[in-house]
Amino acid sequence: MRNRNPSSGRGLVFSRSYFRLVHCVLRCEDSCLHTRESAQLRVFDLFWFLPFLSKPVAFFDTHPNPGGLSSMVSVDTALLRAATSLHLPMAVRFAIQAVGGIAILLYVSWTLALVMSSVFPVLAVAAVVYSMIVRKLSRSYQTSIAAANFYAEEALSNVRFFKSFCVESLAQERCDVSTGVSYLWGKKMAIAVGIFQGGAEWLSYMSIVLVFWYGAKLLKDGHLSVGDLTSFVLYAVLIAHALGALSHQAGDFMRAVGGAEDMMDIALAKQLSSDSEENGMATDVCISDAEAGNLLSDDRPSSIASETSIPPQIVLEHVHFEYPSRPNISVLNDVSIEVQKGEVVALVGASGGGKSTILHLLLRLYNPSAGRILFNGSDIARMDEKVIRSCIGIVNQDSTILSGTIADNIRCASASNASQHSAESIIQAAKIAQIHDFIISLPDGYDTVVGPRGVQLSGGQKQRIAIARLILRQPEVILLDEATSALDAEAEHSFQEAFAGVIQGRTVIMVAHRLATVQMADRVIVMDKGHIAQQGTHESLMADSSGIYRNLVDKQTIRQSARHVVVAPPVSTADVSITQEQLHD
Ligand SMILES: Nc1ncnc2c1ncn2[C@@H]1O[C@H](COP(=O)(O)OP(=O)(O)OP(=O)(O)O)[C@@H](O)[C@H]1O
Repeated sequence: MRNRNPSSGRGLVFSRSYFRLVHCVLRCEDSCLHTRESAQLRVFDLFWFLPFLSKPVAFFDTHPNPGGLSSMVSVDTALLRAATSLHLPMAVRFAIQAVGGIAILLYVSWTLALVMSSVFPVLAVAAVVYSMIVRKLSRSYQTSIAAANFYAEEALSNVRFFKSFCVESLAQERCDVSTGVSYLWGKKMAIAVGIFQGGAEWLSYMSIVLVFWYGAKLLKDGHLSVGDLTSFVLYAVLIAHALGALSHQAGDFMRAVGGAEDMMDIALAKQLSSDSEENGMATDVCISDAEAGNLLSDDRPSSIASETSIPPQIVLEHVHFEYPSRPNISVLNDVSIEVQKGEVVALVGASGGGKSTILHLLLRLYNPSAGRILFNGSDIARMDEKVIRSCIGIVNQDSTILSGTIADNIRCASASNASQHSAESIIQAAKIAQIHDFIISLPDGYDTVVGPRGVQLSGGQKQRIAIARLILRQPEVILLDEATSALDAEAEHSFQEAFAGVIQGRTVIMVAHRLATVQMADRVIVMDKGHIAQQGTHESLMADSSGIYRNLVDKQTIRQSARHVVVAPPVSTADVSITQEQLHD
């Protein structure tokens, strides 16, 4: 046992070095914090968000809480950022403080230091148990927060619906339930955190009590001087403080890691789940350069001319399909379709018959469970999905509109060269889509902000903007999913005349319920419960008096005529629409 002379000044020298070390760590941390955080922000945004975007559509279909994903990205990213930029450096700082302090204590009096350290194993075991518990609790807590955020977001973004039906209480109830669940998890976590951190601090300060007790004994026996005991107690207080703070930071770090575990699982998961690899397919482009050139023309004219590169022939060969979220329900059953280069094909039939699903498969949002889809003879399952998608333009049923201006929305579908589109080409596309007059009637014209999901536009205006977007993109393949369903009959008729020039020489597949749209097609395919019931030209299908198509048109014509007798003057057959209920009849 070492008996230190207080006048030797060794304790003082150690104190200075020790405090200098701590000071350096603190300064380094402060000066680096800003730069480090901004760098981490960028890394996090890229690292965490991109893996989500690269997930196949099936991932979102089958995720247990798809609505909570956006909340997960924002909340969990913030948690991880705090864990690595705040809690981890602080924990390292306090650990250095504690280790440095203990080293000095060992030098001053190793027996007293050992007595003081006797509480450390208990603290370590408690920390391990706590970290296991808090990780689980934090994961559940974050999941419940994501659900609560989702319901709040849903209520706020559908405020018109809840108000129209006077069911604000329903929105309130859903939010209350989800926030109630997160409150319960939060409470459990607060209790765990409180017990551990309170206990850890108590143990740390108990070690000082032990120092006083054993130090007094050593002093009395003459093994320790008053000076050494005094400096020992000072260090012991510092170490106790460092250990208490370390337990706080370690706890917060584990909580953050636990809370972000769901997101880390997704982000770090091997990209096996990407479209191609999921199906054991090559990600490289397996079509020849010539074929790729046909599919992806880089040298597209800058104006909206009708000239295009050669459109592909599209073949579906005995295609079977079930959605990943409902693997036991067959949606497409042995579907074989051949669409020639430049042909316009309409898909009609009852709701839920699988028409939109065919478009999803052509875009490779999903892969067929059996059968093949060929573009110019090449199996698209062996092609890079980006190559396929880049030659396709689609207008969906919901006419997706992003926040931003009208011009942004028209040019956004050509991400790689969006900035290259001249104002003239955007205006020309808008004119063909017959939305130009409306746009220039607005005070800000093409710079008009449309609000989230285009809430400041009518359904028809959204559809026309989506069509202008497609026109600007100039794809070789055009997919239309009830693209003009929100237009009135007269507007649709005049639009079709203008649009006829755009689809000229492109391969077009359109899902249509309106007869006016169907009549634009060279060929009509009638879908019924996931298989092809009939196909042919409008005239040939009408000639089959017992066929589904003739039946649909007859029923529609009779019903429409009956309606006209009562409410309106007759209109041409071209303006008659096949409604969902009629198709079901
Ligand atoms: N993501 C999905 N997950 C599971 N099932 C789906 C999904 N999307 C569609 N379905 C189901 O697949 C079937 C075919 O849907 P699809 O949208 O292709 O029909 P549709 O013929 O286009 O109908 P509509 O004319 O009403 O648009 C439907 O029974 C539908 O419920």
